[in-house]
Amino acid sequence: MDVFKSNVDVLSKLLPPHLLAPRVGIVCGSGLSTLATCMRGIVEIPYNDLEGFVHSTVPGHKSSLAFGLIGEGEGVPVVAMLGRFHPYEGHVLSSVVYPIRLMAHLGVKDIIITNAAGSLRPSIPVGTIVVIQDHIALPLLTGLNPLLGPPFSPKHARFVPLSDAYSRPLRLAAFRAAHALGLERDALAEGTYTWVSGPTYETPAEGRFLRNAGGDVVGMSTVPEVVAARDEGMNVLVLSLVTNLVVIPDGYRSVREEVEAEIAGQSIVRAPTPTVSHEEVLSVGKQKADVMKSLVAEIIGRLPRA
Ligand SMILES: O=P(O)(O)O[C@@H]1C[C@H](O)[C@@H](CO)O1
Ligand SMILES: Nc1nc2[nH]cnc2c(=O)[nH]1
Repeated sequence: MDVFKSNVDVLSKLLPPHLLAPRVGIVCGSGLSTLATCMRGIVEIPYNDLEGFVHSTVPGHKSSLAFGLIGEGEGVPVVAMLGRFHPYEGHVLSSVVYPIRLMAHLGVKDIIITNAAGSLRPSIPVGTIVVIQDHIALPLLTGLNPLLGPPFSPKHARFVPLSDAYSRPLRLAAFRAAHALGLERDALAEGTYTWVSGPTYETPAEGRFLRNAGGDVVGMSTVPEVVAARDEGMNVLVLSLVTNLVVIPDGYRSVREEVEAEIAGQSIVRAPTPTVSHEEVLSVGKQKADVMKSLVAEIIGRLPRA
């Protein structure tokens, strides 16, 4: 299609032939751009040099595509997005998913999408890598869907099922890879990703709502990419790194009680409600980058070679 032609021309000039047709795609989440260092013979191309690419404005996201090889022998050609686009940055959904469509056009069959996420459950602590098996996407259900409008091309479907969006073979590969690497059982969990638009983090009531709805982790990205990848027929694996616990106290602290205690001459000392910050998110990303990197490399090394 025309929307890819100028980028294919640019890439053909900059990449050696063996990297021009990547088989696997990676999307690096917040603080996880170093994932791509598991590739060898890397060629990095800034988004500025590519048409249709916007700029990532979020700290912890670079703005380039990296091409390289992973695995023994000839290796598997891989393309990684070092930095993604979020709707909350003001980008339209067609821009958010354009790189995924370009990956499909170049030949990517399997895509590993990573993100930083908040945990909705104390049983999924900070540092856990959650293999996503399903999602709940309020924005998709209420009209923020990258497939709104005419199908991307006459070859694309009008209606796209998502009941099997998260590839079972790739999820199995993730757990097999973790075992092969000797990771502890608790290092990985399985769960449902809830997508919110952000950029606000959840209120306690929203956290409870998402947990009660069946969510395990919550984040501000990934789902539009999953939808586009499924529209393109790719096999999708999503790995969420838990960077913080979503603040969900059991109930609201009663300020009436506090005032009544004050009047009765008693004092109640209460700790302030904790808050989440992007710095915290990035710092956990940094601490866990090596484990994520080994896991992604091991999964890709285990994929059947075409
Ligand atoms: O791009 P991801 O989903 O990894 O980044 C998460 C969601 C927000 O962009 C940011 C919030 O700290 O981290
Ligand atoms: N919505 C949301 N996104 C996140 N990304 C990383 N942590 C969080 C979180 O707590 N909430």
